[in-house]
Amino acid sequence: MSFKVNGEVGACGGKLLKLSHHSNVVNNSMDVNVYLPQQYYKNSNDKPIPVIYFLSGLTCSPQNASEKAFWQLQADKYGFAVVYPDTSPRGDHIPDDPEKYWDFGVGAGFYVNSTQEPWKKHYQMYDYVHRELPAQLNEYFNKSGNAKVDFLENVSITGHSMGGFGALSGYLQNYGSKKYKSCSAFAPIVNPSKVPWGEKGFGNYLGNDKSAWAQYDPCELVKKIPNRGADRILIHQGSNDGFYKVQLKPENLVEASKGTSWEGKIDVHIVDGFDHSYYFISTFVPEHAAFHAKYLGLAQ
Ligand SMILES: N[C@@H](CCC(=O)N[C@@H](CSC=O)C(=O)NCC(=O)O)C(=O)O
Repeated sequence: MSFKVNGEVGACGGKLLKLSHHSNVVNNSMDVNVYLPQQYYKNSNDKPIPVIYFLSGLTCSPQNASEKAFWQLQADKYGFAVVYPDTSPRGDHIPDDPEKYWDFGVGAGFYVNSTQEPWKKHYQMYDYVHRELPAQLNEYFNKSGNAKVDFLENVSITGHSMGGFGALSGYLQNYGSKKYKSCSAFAPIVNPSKVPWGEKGFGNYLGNDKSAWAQYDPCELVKKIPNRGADRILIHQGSNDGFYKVQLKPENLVEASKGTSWEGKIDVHIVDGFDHSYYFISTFVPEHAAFHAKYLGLAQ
């Protein structure tokens, strides 16, 4: 599998690579950005560099978070790489929201595998971000056989809004196989089955059978998947976020966890005065980086 390098930008002590590649699961070319920290270029690591996957929100391309979340400083501090996947396939041939609204279709793949026409040929974003992309990155970057970046095993996941949903859902669905060491989220959609963005996305991509929705909904997943004992999930939510009360509802996840092995292990911080933007995300990225660094063996 091969990646095309469309750009290589010096950032902090490392480099942001702007890549594209062919995805077999979404049947399309996909853009993805990868930040390789200073440790990669200094060859100073005896172990492969761990990876944090950042899943972006509605309307985003890989550029939004690369430019505005400021993960790079943290990546250099601890020594992890950051992967920024796209939020959907793109192109004139990709079916889009008939209403041409930004909360569904192109830029809004919701990180699920669609089962419905006309979406299912291309909107297979669950398999793309959790399976195919890591495997292709691993093959491409480690082809010499001497693995320098660990895209497959020592990895964590986070995301914003729709991407926060994608991170929580992917983490919990893969919890049994220990795919991700840790999960955090910024203003995530935690209960997509019960909010307008999720109802529209899931209804179109997954159809009307709500049991298909439940397999992705973090509020359903926490009831089914037992916590191993000490794992915690970190969430920040701005109090001035216009989407907080209608679309995001982080309290629903805390409520759903009550009486389960996740009770008391989902830390939702409502932070005063912050909105839904990348000003909010970038403020709390250092806290999320420190959280993941512990799970990835990069900090005490
Ligand atoms: N373009 C829309 C606003 C859409 C929006 O706020 N998108 C958020 C994610 S929302 C949940 O998934 C986002 O991250 N936007 C990109 C950015 O760089 O801020 C509008 O016009 O209102």
